[in-house]
Amino acid sequence: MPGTAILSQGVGYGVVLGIGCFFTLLMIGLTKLQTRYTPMKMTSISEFASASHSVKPGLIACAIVSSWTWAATLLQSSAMGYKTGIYGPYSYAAGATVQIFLFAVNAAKIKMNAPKAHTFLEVIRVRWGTFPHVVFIFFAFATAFLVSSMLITGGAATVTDLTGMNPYAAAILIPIPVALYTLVGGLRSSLLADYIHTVFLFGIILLFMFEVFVTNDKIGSPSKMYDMLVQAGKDWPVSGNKDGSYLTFQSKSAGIFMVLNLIGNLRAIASVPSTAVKGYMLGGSAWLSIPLGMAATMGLSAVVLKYDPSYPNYPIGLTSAEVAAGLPAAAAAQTLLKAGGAAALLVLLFLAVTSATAAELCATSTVMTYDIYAPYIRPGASEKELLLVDHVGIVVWCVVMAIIGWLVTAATLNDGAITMETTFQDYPMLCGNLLSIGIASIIAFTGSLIWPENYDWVETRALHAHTEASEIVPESPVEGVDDDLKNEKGVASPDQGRSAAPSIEGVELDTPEHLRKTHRFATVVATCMFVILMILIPVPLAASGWISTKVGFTTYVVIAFIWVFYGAFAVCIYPIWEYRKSLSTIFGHIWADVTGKGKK
Ligand SMILES: NC(N)=O
Repeated sequence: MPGTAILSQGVGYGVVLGIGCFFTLLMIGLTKLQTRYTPMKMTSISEFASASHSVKPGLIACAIVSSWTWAATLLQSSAMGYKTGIYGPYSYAAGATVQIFLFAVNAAKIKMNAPKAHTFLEVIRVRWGTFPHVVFIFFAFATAFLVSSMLITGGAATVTDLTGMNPYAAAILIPIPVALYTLVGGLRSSLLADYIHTVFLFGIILLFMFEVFVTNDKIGSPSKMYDMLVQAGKDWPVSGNKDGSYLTFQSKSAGIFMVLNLIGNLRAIASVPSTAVKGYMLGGSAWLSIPLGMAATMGLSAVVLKYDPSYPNYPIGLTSAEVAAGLPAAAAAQTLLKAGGAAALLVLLFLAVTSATAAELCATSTVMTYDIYAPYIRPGASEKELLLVDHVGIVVWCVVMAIIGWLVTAATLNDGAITMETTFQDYPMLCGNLLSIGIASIIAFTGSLIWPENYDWVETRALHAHTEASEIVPESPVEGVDDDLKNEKGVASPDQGRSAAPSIEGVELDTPEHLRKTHRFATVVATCMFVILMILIPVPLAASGWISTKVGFTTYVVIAFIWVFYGAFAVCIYPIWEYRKSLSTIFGHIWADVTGKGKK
């Protein structure tokens, strides 16, 4: 799109291939370090696919934040801010956060009734048999297909928009380096890649926030942003907003979006099982800050910078198709910081796409291994064989992603009858989402009433119970390093990629009474979050037709800053604290090796 491609194609290829290659090399290095300095060996399927059940809540939260941050989280949230004003960032953030908490409830329930399941689908197979299992495998792959196509085409569109890189090349190349590093790294290294992604993510978002609200001479303060938003509401009033203002929560479009974001995301995250309640709570509260901080900064900046002659296509600005493609953030980044801003946004987006793509690769390969190969092709397959299938699964889904990316790019560029503009309108999206969740609920409730059962979950609780003993492989353990890993507060890792089935480990914590308490706690927190985020905050603000004052807007910006700092603390600083003993031991051994005092 003319006007936003201010970086060269070389930068596009450099980012697409360079970041992937950097992470592949990093994975190789980390895997070598892990093999030399920790008791965990990558030759174990359990270590490759589930990091030997020893990941702590902060790092799990980081993995959740990383895999739940897509291109859309940064671009569509900003587009909502651009289209609807201050309610847009909130509606995106709240709508997509609540279900992370709801999922913690699911997670606790799974821990009670199928604690060793690798995937949701396994529970369905044991509980309801082969036919429902096959049906849900179809649903799982259909969901993975949709998410993969969204990730690849969203990533490719952004790279193309900012650099002019060929969209087909971008769509085909994006998944390849990600598959490489996922193959090399296994889950523990992928978790570390998530950590690095997340540190950059928060760093770049904070850079944009400080630039817009503190230092940049085009805006530089909440007060100036407020004045410019007041003027923008007069020059370009928002249809469906109270008095056309950008400073109100009475916004039809943002309200509808919040509901459909809640429902739509509920289906997406439900494809990924987990039992790490604490990790989900921490991750959910931290994730909220990403779309809120990003969209309150870049979405609103994209509105007020329309007055600046260096804005793309000035004075016309962005077309509605460009807004639907998520370009307001790109327009704001380059108007604020020229090529540097565009480059920072490109890296930010690419990191988001990479980590979510890696999660998708892990998830689909685990389903192929545990829901197709192990039960139907080779029951009783050895651990080595399952590890190989898991690797092959990653390669297979990488190829599928590249093909989907290519086909969907072709369809989008050739004006298919079903267009982004028509399917992304408020009412078609709301209708689709309500129908899908409504019909599923009706079937589940009616079915349970017609055919009630007092199922005792004995079979699902027995799932994989025999594999318990082989999960940690302490070959030549290095003294001290496994202290943290065996700590009772450790959280079993995501079995199914970085967003799958983590669970609180430790004998004392796994008593039925504790599990019941955890489930109750998760239910209370999720209900409170739903009521606060979806009702108590937005409904009075919307119903009263409140239009923000300067003080109100400054408070909104300060809350966004505080939340982003909290998020950065929870998923960037806290994991370092959690692993301080292991890190200091590992660095001690490295230092001993470097200085020639280590074991040979
Ligand atoms: N992960 C989302 N919904 O941005």
